[in-house]
Amino acid sequence: MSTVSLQQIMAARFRTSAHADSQTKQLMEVLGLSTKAAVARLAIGRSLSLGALPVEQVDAKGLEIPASSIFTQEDVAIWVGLILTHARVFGATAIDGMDTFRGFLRQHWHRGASLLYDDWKNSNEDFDSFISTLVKRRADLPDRPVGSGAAPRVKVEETPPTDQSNLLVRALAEIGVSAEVKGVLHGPRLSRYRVALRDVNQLDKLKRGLERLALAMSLQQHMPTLSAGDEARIVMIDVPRPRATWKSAGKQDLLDALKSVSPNGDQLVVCPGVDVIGKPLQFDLKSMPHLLVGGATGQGKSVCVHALLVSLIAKHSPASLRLALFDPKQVEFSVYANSRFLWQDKIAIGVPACREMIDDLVAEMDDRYRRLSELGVNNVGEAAKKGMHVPFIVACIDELADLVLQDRDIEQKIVRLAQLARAAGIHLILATQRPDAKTFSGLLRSNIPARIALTVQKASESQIILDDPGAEELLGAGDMIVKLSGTESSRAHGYFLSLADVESVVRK
Ligand SMILES: Nc1ncnc2c1ncn2[C@@H]1O[C@H](COP(=O)(O)OP(=O)(O)OP(=O)(O)O)[C@@H](O)[C@H]1O
Repeated sequence: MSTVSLQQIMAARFRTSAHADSQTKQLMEVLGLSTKAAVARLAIGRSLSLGALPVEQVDAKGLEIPASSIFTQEDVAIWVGLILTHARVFGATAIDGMDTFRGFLRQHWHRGASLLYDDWKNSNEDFDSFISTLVKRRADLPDRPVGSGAAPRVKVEETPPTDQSNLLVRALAEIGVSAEVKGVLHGPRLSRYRVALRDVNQLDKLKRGLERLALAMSLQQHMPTLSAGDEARIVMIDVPRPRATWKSAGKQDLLDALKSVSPNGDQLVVCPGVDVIGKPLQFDLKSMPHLLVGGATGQGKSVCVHALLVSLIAKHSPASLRLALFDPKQVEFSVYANSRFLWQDKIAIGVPACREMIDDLVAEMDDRYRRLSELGVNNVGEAAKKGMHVPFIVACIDELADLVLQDRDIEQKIVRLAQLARAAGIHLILATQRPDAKTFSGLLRSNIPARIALTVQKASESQIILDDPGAEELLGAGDMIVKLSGTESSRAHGYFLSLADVESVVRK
């Protein structure tokens, strides 16, 4: 840190992530604080009391605030000392300049805001109990001696889920539905109650009353969902639980889910997550044949895309699969740099490079079509029987909007790929954080039948992604609705992969 002085830090401005920015604003209101900086100090302090920062990408899309409102001349040296010491004890990289300092501060703010927000939720949004949680918490100070071994993982305390059957029955009675709970199954984020209705004629009342049911159960803005049961008069009610009780499926769960899939097969099996009761969800991208992943910023789209790509890499070799990665925002795919799976051995970074790679992909498709017709076959599967072996190409575009809004010509080429590329063994995964008719036009929509929606802000955005509302009521953090052609849509929770997890599979 020798190259940066306290004066430079005080003259700088800092940003947190978009996600932490919105949590900071909410915490400001809750705590009656007048500046974001006051929450930032609490959040950074909260994070500094814990061990290693998670290896995750934290964007810098929050609003910028000056250092002079976070720190004062009197305490800046203490804060900087704490941040440097934390980085020295737990950081994988050293703080060697202003950029890395900014990165560490951003990550502490991001993690701390999220933990404070969880504290608020776990205090049932009650001001007094929230404050007493903050006051009473014993700092979980790092117990690792300076300079020893690998960074410890942050211990996430999981609260076991509680059975809310009695509350549910009372809440049902309040909306005029008389019922009995026959069983409960706690999934990763929701608890599934098997409920017997005394009178089937009350089903419509229950369907109409879900919002009031949420209110009666104090679920805040999160809605329970209803599905058909396995017997007469039985319905399933999935009730969202507080975040402290969630269990995330991770890399090992993803790899376990893929165990039944044969390697280098004639399939492109991808696993986005687990369903409401924790069962792995998987599908063959080859038969979809293209997929859109949409959701508001910070809701888990990138993590989801990584899970899809990791699924593919785990079951293929570079001889059977190549990834054409398009990164117009220049941030998302660096972990795949130098991977043997890259199509053309590079990632297309920035709009001009993406434009060029789209052209190359269209040329590759046309070339494959020419070779198919020479062999007198219709697709690469049949061609393989006649000795023409080509790898699948999965083209993944990180931010569709950044490409199509820049250049309508690119959109036409993507549409052409979506219409024709399947037979040539080329499949698309398109991601967008701006689900609207301008970026995901009717023509493109009709050719991208598989959809994954992460949390969005408005029902109209859910409608664009899924052709249905619902994604506006998801829980964030990788919560998703998966809609595949010809099947009912299903709720799932994404695998939570760190960049280190992704890297360990990519480097195989
Ligand atoms: N499956 C998951 N389980 C738990 N938390 C998750 C999961 N997926 C994402 N998150 C949380 O949400 C944060 C944002 O995820 P991610 O970076 O994938 O969002 P994004 O939608 O791609 O954001 P952006 O559009 O800004 O790039 C992560 O840092 C993590 O804290």
